[in-house]
Amino acid sequence: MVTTLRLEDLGTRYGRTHVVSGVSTPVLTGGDVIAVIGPNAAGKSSLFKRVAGLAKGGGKVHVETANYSRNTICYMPQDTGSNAVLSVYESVILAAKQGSSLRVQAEELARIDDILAALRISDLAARNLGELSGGQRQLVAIAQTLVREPEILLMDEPTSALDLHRQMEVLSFMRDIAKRQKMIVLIAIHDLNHALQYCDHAMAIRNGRMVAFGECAKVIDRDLLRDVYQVDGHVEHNSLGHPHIVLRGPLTPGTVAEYPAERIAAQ
Ligand SMILES: Nc1ncnc2c1ncn2[C@@H]1O[C@H](COP(=O)(O)OP(=O)(O)OP(=O)(O)O)[C@@H](O)[C@H]1O
Repeated sequence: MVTTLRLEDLGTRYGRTHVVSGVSTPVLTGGDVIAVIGPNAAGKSSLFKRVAGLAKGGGKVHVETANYSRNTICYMPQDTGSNAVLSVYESVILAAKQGSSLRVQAEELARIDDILAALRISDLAARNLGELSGGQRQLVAIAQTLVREPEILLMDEPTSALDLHRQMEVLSFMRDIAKRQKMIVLIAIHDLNHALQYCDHAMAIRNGRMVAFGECAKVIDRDLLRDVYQVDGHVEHNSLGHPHIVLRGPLTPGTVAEYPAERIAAQ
């Protein structure tokens, strides 16, 4: 059975301030990679926390899966705190064993080795977490999330600390693994060109509301750049035939029209 996810009228708040409201999606299916885009403070992380059950709020998260467990939905936070006392390998084993017996099977070690190798961080296995660079820590956090074998993975800016080569490598790896393991992967991401290149769908959030959902190339356009990101730009096809954003500059805040209501209604 292929896992599905559907959000219905989802919301969350901090105190009395609603930071996410009325987010509803079509049915998302295993294998789908969805870019969750929008400006700073739009509500992307808060939405992820609500979906993962880490924040309370209205609405429903509908999940269909053959085997619901505590690892069905995994959230990889933006700031991955690290326990400096552990080695990389120990921290990944602990992540894999979350909520289950601490006895480690040979096949689990093999799986951990495979994931470290795929992320090209096997050489870090014996190093202490406290002595890693920011990018290395981010790669370890990705490994810690993947060893739990989630069916629905919510990744909060997973490539923000990585160099260009690593960003592309990780996004391409996530895309492959989503397709192979029929995992639903939602990635909060600020690089819209990477969203266009690696994601199937895009969900645009502004002021806590979903203002667009659809194929990346349909959602990420001049209107979205202007009304959601407040920048002047458009999408061209580059020499490789891929859609690519060309930016002229930021627009003056307050001069921008609302994102067209008919587009929101059409989602
Ligand atoms: N723990 C908290 N207590 C109170 N307000 C919070 C808390 N966490 C987030 N917020 C507020 O909720 C709103 C949405 O924040 P959120 O982190 O979800 O945005 P985001 O889209 O992920 O932003 P960014 O792209 O900057 O990471 C912001 O106004 C933020 O200040």
